[in-house]
Amino acid sequence: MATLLKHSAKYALSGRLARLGVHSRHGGLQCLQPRLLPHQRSASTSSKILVEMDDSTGIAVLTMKNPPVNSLSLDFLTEFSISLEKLELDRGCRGVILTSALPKIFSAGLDIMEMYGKSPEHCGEFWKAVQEMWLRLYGSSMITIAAINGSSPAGGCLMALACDYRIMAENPKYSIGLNETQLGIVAPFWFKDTLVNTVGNRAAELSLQLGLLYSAPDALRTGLVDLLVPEDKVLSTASQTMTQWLAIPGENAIGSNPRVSSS
Ligand SMILES: CCCCC/C=C\C/C=C\CCC/C=C/C(=O)SCCNC(=O)CCNC(=O)[C@H](O)C(C)(C)COP(=O)(O)OP(=O)(O)OC[C@H]1O[C@@H](n2cnc3c(N)ncnc32)[C@H](O)[C@@H]1OP(=O)(O)O
Repeated sequence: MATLLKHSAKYALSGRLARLGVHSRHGGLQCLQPRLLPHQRSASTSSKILVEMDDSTGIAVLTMKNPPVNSLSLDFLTEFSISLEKLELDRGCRGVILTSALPKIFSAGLDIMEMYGKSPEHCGEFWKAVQEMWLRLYGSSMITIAAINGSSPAGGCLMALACDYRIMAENPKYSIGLNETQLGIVAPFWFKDTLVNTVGNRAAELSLQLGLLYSAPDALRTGLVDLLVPEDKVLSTASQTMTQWLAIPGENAIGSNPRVSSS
């Protein structure tokens, strides 16, 4: 269902993404190298996002660098969506690893200052940017892996949930979850749907109603993340996992998902 929704988002909700989806980027078996060789790398950077592309593997690492906590401000979200759109347009790019440059934090979620004392126009623009981020990530035709190297509450958790696979640092101090209820807000339905599609109905009900933030081990038990690894192995494991996913021929890494074929 998650993948079905990904495709719905891609084909129904965004015309530009729908056009992009016509082209398969998952064709053919390839022997991919997990390590980036200097001469095969290209990097582009905006003030809040670093994108490093390895042309030999088709894997890009998108690193969030918006200190102090990678909060999702309007500027950040705009840069994020532009960066992802550029990768989507790059037919050589087949997989994106999303991670953080900041110690201890993946993303603190929506920037609280964007929602306080702002004009209705600004709030509308901000909210649209939040939705655009989710649509681009969840509807991406690339394989997306979240390399969660720190805490990730609320909107930060949504970002990770919108990826195909989640690898988290096994540091018990890090937490992740859609904890909006604890903040006095109700998580929007598409936050809820993204969570349900990942952990199932009952776990999502408990998680949302109680506004649970899970430690890394609890996040693994609940299915909120797929794998825990030592902190210094998060990125290399993401790279190896991506290589495995990209070795699946055709679009089968997406299309053979049992949740799709049973729908
Ligand atoms: C009017 C609405 C607009 C339209 C929208 C319409 C509808 C919206 C309806 C619903 C929206 C629901 C969806 C909401 C999703 C969200 O994501 S809401 C945001 C939730 N996030 C949080 O509450 C995170 C709070 N932060 C923390 O838990 C911690 O800061 C931490 C991320 C775990 C990091 O802890 P630590 O390392 O100890 O760092 P500090 O707490 O000291 O923080 C450092 C500085 O960073 C600032 N900060 C933290 N989080 C945010 C944030 N989310 N936005 C902006 N700024 C943040 C913090 O204030 C510190 O700043 P100073 O150093 O004090 O200046």
